[in-house]
Amino acid sequence: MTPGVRPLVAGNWKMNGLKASLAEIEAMRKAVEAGEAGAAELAVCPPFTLIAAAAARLEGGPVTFGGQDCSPHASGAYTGDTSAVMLKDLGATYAIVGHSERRTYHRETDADVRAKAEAALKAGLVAIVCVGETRAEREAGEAIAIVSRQVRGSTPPDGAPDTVVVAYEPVWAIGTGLTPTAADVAEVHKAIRALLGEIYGAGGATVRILYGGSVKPANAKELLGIDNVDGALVGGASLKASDFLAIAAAYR
Ligand SMILES: O=C(CO)COP(=O)(O)O
Repeated sequence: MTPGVRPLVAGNWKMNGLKASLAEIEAMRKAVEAGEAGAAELAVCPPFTLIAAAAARLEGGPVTFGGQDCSPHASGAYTGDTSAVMLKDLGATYAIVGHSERRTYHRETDADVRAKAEAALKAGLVAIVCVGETRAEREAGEAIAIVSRQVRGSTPPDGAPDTVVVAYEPVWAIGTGLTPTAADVAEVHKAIRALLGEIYGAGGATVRILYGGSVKPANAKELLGIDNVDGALVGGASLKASDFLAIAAAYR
């Protein structure tokens, strides 16, 4: 936790969720409105097909939402892409950019991710910039170097503390049930904090740095209590309101 920073627990549904899943989003809103969710901000990032319907269910309430990616362009002939402007038009707060699944399966580079983050900011969204090392990189002792390169290369230099979130997601911890030790998380988050100070000056002290990778109700309290961990980016456990809320309860 970082003093003075409101934590963010964000759910990344990835390519999961059909219309019936909107009931989970309604349940999240109800629980937060009933004061059952604790102090953190809750955000949900459903697949693009559900965002408009999710927006209608979340309108005027305390649960925020976003997209899992955005185009670096505002509009135009980019078949299949979705722009940050379009997300903003639906009332979104966030765009996740540079998730490792996009870096891997869509070969997104740091420069691509930065262009998307800049488009998000320009549209008035907050960019959640994802970084994280692979297992081989960690075993080679390169985790800090890789994450530092990604933070330097992917964050928008014109960002401000409230328009950028960094999510540290070790690739080997995503969907595997494995998590780094608390000491390893603390080391990486401390390094990211120092870099954010270099990039954003004093404002870097209050940029939210999330941890992601196999966050579950059972490990949330330990992971979210680590210095410089200001919330979580949750995959699988964000699909069910009960699990997601149990994770957010770490901040009660
Ligand atoms: O990639 C993630 C969130 O963006 C983490 O996914 P899991 O929580 O399913 O490990």
